[in-house]
Amino acid sequence: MITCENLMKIYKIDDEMEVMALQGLDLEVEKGEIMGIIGNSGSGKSTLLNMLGGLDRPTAGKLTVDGKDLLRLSEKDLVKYKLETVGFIWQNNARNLIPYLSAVENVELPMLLKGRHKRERAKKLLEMVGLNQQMNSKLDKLSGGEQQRVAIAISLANNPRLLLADEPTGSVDTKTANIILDLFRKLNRELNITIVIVTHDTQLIKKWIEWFRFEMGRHQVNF
Ligand SMILES: Nc1ncnc2c1ncn2[C@@H]1O[C@H](COP(=O)(O)OP(=O)(O)OP(=O)(O)O)[C@@H](O)[C@H]1O
Repeated sequence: MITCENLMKIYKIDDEMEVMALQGLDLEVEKGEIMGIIGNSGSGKSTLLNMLGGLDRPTAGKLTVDGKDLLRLSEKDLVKYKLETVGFIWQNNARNLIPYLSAVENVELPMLLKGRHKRERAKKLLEMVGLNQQMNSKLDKLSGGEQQRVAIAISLANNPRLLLADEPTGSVDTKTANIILDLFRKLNRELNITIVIVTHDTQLIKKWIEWFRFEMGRHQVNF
């Protein structure tokens, strides 16, 4: 699904200053795999996700995702790629949701913008993330973990083949973090979505190790 070879990202701050955020990264992620990337603050995790999601371009190297060469895609094709291939989940998604709309209206919104009325699909996605009871609740009445699950439902709206999660459990308690992780595993299994999660959360890492022990034969979980 993903091949990075000697991937580099240099941010130019001004005429004299630049930051080398990715320094020749090699990475392979198979289709249907869950890849966990762990690293210190400032080690380039978010930069990598931004490259994988087509939000920013690498400076040099090779990056192909789902057969597409992301260094060479035209701007138009990059927009298409972002809409059709990837879904994003951030640490604090609540700020991207609309507090005075219900959960189901929030999930429906991105699909309406594409000119398709998709209330039924929005409901199905909320069922999938376990929010059957909260569909009609206003966003600001939901807990942080439930809001995060609404964001995950939205990220699935366009049937992405790749889900990119940047510290997805960073702003929730351990119990909610476990629910969110179990949800990722369910999405991976049932929809065969490839998932890349970046974190420095040690609880999350412990959970990955549990998965690894139980599912060694089925999934490849990388550390
Ligand atoms: N838009 C930018 N312009 C300039 N420098 C940047 C930019 N984005 C990131 N950087 C720098 O690139 C390096 C990697 O940052 P990045 O955010 O990818 O790290 P990270 O591993 O995700 O960190 P954290 O865990 O703290 O979120 C850092 O030194 C950061 O200051």
